[in-house]
Amino acid sequence: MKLLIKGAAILTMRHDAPFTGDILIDGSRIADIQPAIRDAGADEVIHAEGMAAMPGLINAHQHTPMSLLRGFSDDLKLMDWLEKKMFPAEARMTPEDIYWGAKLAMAEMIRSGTTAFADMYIHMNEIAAAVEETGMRASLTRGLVFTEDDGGRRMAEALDLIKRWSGKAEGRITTMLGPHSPYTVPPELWREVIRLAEQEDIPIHTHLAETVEEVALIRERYNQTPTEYLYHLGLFEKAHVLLAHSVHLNRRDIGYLRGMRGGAAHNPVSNLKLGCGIAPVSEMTEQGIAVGIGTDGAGSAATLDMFEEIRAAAWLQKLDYGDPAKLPAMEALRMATAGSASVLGIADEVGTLEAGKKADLILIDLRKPHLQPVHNLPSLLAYCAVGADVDTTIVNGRVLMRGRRLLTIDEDELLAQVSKRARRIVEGI
Ligand SMILES: N[C@@H](CCSC[C@H]1O[C@@H](n2cnc3c(=O)[nH]cnc32)[C@H](O)[C@@H]1O)C(=O)O
Ligand SMILES: [Zn+2]
Repeated sequence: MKLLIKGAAILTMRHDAPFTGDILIDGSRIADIQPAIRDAGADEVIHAEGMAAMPGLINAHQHTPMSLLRGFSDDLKLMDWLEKKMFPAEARMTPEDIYWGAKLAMAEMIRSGTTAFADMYIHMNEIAAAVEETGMRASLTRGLVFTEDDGGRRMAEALDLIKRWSGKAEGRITTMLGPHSPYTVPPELWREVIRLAEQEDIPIHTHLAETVEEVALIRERYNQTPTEYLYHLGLFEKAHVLLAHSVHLNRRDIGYLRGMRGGAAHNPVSNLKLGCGIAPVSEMTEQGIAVGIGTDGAGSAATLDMFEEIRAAAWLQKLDYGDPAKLPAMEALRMATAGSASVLGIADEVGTLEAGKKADLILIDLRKPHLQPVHNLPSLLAYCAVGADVDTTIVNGRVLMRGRRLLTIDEDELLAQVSKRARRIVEGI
């Protein structure tokens, strides 16, 4: 199957300058990108004049089924929100709830131009099945909270996910191990997970230094910063690591991360909304540490719109430094694409538009008052566009949304399932 996209304003993210041209997709990969591709023998042509083409956005940190908990308990401190609201609600979720919650998140992501995401949650078989059906790309992790002895059940589920789903769904699914955080996993279990990750070469997805309360707690328990603590456990030396949040890192902490495989997933809207702080993303990138962008679950963030997240990331750095030159448009867009791809460990395959890479890309309709005139395409995409401007979403060469119509998800059925289930889950909490 050959698909030809014609006449788009293309931002490859490999080069800074956009150009008008064509993209030829052959099967799951980009076959060619040129100002004009002639006689490609395409089975299908998308006329994209007036649209921008860019790599699909990659949401580097998510808890997809938490979309069922959107708006249920806002304006609380993180620890209260987690322990009093989220954990009890999660304990009530059935595998079917998880499936529909994950699908709700995927519908929203496809609609707002996200093509891949990193997910940490429970009942991962159901999430994997939803990924297989919706056609998205995902890095899946069974979150491991070890606050009680569960006889090894969580760990067994984590390993089962990896064995069963790694490389599946035409290679769209990858997996990681998910020790939840420095404060929910005791040191002996951290050591066990790190040993396993090193032995089997499995990446690790965790939360790091999200709040000042976490920093105080780890100081009290281990007399270290959260980053120092994980560093001394050998984490950054022994595994590829995805570090969600990474807000409270001092200069020494950043030094511990230098040379790490993986990187940080910046979640600016969630950090703003929970009042957590501003992650030192400019300092991390200056030290050569990869930084991607994520939304976190819709329970703590509000939406899964990565365009809002890109904007928030840029604005926070400018505000933090009192300098509008910090995190310019192109760098913010790169963070949400190639940066996230590095953090997920899939940068060889996605994150830029290049011949030979997987065809994960989006078309954004620029023929709108808030996206005209086109003086500077990166500026428009980083500072003016919203998810609803995405016209077409393509993953692995397959069109998942065209003309804002979802092609792999029955939205009527989805919304009916969601409202019924969401009400039951939160009743009385
Ligand atoms: N509680 C589960 C395992 C954890 S899955 C991942 C967890 O991350 C939680 N989570 C979501 N957002 C955040 C955040 O911003 N910081 C810390 N944890 C979060 C989420 O509520 C979920 O419980 C069990 O009993 O096995
Ligand atoms: Zn999270």
